[in-house]
Amino acid sequence: QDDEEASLYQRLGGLMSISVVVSDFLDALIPDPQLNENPAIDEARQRVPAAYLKYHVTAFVCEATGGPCQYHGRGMQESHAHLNITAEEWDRMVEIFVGVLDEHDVPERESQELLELLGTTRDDIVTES
Ligand code: HEM
Repeated sequence: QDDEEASLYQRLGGLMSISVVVSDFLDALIPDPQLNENPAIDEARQRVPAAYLKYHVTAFVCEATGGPCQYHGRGMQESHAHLNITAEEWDRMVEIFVGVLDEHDVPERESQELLELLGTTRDDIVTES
């Protein structure tokens, strides 16, 4: 229907695009030296398989953007509390995310909406000031 807005999920190109962007995002995030200065993050990234994180984050983004997936992982607070993530580490993560969106030529409007969505999880994830 012309008068029905396409969901963010649809405008991003669906699961095929989202899974690739998430995969590239985690490939850049996981080895990042600045984030791994935090010993709790470094411990977790060595213990938790990248494929597992890619699966869960893809399902999370798919559902949150209006796609057909159902996220069955743990809540954001529960899965990040032990990582002691600081505001600076959050900002570094956003910087990496924006870089990946740019690489994939995600349009301005869709990038903004994704960043807003990301922002809604910040209070649950950042625990150190
Ligand atoms: C600086 C920011 C972030 C860092 C360093 C980070 C790192 C991690 C790490 C290391 C884990 C595995 C934890 C463990 O099992 O011990 C994890 C889990 C997870 N993260 Fe993040 N994360 C960040 C932000 C985010 C954001 C913004 C989202 C989603 C919008 C997200 C989604 C997830 C999901 C879905 C899981 C899996 C939950 C589960 O195991 O059930 N993360 N993250």
